[in-house]
Amino acid sequence: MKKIIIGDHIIKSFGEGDEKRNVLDGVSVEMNEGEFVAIMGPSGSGKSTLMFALSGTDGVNGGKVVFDGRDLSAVGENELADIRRTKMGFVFQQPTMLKNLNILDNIILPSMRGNRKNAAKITEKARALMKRTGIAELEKRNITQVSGGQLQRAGICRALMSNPKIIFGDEPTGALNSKSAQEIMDIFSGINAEGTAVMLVTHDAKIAARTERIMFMRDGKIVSEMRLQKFSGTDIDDRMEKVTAKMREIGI
Ligand SMILES: Nc1ncnc2c1ncn2[C@@H]1O[C@H](COP(=O)(O)OP(=O)(O)OP(=O)(O)O)[C@@H](O)[C@H]1O
Repeated sequence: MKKIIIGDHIIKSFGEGDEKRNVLDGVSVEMNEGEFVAIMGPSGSGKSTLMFALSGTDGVNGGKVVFDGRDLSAVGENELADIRRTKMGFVFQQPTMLKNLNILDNIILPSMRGNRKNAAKITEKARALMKRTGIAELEKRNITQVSGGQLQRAGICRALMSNPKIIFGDEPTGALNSKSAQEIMDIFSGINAEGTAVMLVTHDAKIAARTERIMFMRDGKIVSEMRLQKFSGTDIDDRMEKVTAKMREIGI
């Protein structure tokens, strides 16, 4: 199976002198193309920092990250920006969107930069994604006129516009109620079933239980890992129980 990400003994430190601390302390992680993984761990264990390192959002102080066959520390700034724009999609807890643009325009904005001649195609693609994520009728709404779950769907549409090889989600369901969160996970499951890799940072065992591999972090290290069968859509309670049992076992 081809690897989309290889993180090799990654070190990331913050602070200077006596204050210097390795927030990622020699983390090695691999992810296959099309895989669906979650990263769990206590607050401050380094989950977001790891995701930022693996996505080239932040540089590392030691070790290396190979993304889709390219060593991210060896590519120039422009190429890194290109890789991130064309091969990666990002979804955060709260999508950052412009208040003066409607939902559709927010979704298409990043794709339109330097690409206005393809405006019709870009808009058509955005509409198809909005339909697929259940927000087709909201295109003219302002971002303050939709629910948190609807806004997150728009964020996912925006992340999917470039047909990325991977979606990175940092607590993408963290601001949603349980029902909306599971609906967002239905969307991620659908995206993943079509071959896009998905990596999520989450505190929520019910979210992680829908992935196929969970990495558990503590103090800047991956301390354990568990694999699950592909989610069939029915056995969420059993899966969640397995995840929480594992968390108890490793003391997270
Ligand atoms: N830019 C920064 N400068 C200094 N310290 C930082 C910086 N970013 C993160 N840290 C520290 O690194 C540690 C790991 O942070 P990170 O955000 O990766 O944790 P996390 O596991 O994602 O936590 P949470 O679940 O609370 O989001 C924390 O102690 C945090 O304070």
